[in-house]
Amino acid sequence: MEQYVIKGGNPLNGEVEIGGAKNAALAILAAAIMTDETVTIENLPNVRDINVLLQAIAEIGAMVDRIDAHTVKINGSFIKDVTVDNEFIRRIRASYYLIGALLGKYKKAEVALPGGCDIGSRPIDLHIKGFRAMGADVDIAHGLVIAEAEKLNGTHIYLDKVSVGATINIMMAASMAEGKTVIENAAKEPHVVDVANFLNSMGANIRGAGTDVIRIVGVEKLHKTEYSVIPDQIEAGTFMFAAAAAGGDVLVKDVIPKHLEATTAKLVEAGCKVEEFDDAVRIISDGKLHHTQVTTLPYPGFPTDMQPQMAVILGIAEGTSTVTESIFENRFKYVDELTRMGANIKVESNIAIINGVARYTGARVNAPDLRAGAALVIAGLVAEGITVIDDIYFIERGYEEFDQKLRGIGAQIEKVSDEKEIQKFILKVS
Ligand SMILES: CC(=O)N[C@H]1[C@@H](OP(=O)(O)OP(=O)(O)OC[C@H]2O[C@@H](n3ccc(=O)[nH]c3=O)[C@H](O)[C@@H]2O)O[C@H](CO)[C@@H](O)[C@@H]1O
Ligand SMILES: C=C(OP(=O)(O)O)C(=O)O
Repeated sequence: MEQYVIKGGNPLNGEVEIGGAKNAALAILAAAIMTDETVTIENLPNVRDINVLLQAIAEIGAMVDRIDAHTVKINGSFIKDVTVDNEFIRRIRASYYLIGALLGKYKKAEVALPGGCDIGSRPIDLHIKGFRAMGADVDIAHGLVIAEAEKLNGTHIYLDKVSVGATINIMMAASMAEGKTVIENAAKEPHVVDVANFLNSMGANIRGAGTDVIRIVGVEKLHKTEYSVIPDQIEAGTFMFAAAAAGGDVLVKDVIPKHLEATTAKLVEAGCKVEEFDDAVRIISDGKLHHTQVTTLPYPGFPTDMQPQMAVILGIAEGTSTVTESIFENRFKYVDELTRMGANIKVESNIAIINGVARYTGARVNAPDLRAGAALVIAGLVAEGITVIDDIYFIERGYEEFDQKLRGIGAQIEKVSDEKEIQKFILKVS
């Protein structure tokens, strides 16, 4: 098992390049199997979830040709099996996109119930409601979602809750249904738009992605395309928050600043300076942060995937802040770990009440999930002394070369795999 070991206290300065969005790329990879022609996808993040999904796609027979770390060619014409199940696929969330993709193309899918971060109960009832409304029989048995239809019909679907996964999944299946599907109360996240753009580049007919109402006219066939995934707004936001907490001056490159507006707004409220360029944002912080209030909401609101990182910076801001989590009921699991580092946070229902402390102190902590793990890294970067973070495989689900990118802007962080290496790092930095 690997750990990150961090010596806190260095300001962050310099430039960091952001990769492709994990949550867009996962859906795009699944959608790529919907044509029998070869699809080329660029700007893939080289992270664990992507590799798990690519392996599952290869296992059902598709050609998966990894051109380099960030480019893949996929050809779905060789698929001979619509059953997707292995021990790794069960642990990721985005496996559910293979239901929409296979059902749309082959009218049949048997896919392991999805996993993902343990941040709440995470049902997929809205996905199932959508597939059923299109005429599919959907059953859950032996840990698999089994969906089948003689044909899929366009339909009108109202999502009771704004769901990124259900919006994208229904959009995929509807792309190859007969007739027109309307999704109301659709999610508007940038990755919903990116997946719609990708499907349209394969010949789908999707209008309205990025608004509350998406209209899809099904087509018989999709064709080859070459597509580049949008930048990862959550990776970008994480580096912005790291710079805010540690202090310094960091240019976060290869981003779409519009996607970062909610994050930027909160950083400015907390006392940082943020400059926007065409495809970069510069964050300047003296490390002296103010209290504020944050509520997570669907896009364009403040992203739930940035909530733990936000709480970490408010933990060392002057005064009392509140963070309200309105999407997932169990996304404060990092609070106990942060408390070990000196934070003063009380969680009441879905609200964290944060009394800012003067400093964090290094400790040995566990990454409870992906974003919480990244948030604990930020805490380690500003803490006095040494922080060791266990279970970093969660972090590696979604951040490519996190330690290397942080070192590039001045952090003292290393990935280690045993106690000896931890001691070696401590000797080196003391
Ligand atoms: C792989 C991926 O892209 N994961 C992202 C995706 O997760 P995911 O697709 O799981 O999140 P959703 O947007 O679907 O979930 C939003 C809310 O709707 C609820 N819900 C969802 C579906 C459903 O059928 N029934 C239901 O009740 C969920 O429990 C949650 O309370 O969007 C989340 C919200 O931006 C992000 O935190 C995750 O990083
Ligand atoms: C929660 C996340 O991922 P997943 O939905 O795959 O668990 C995330 O990306 O922050």
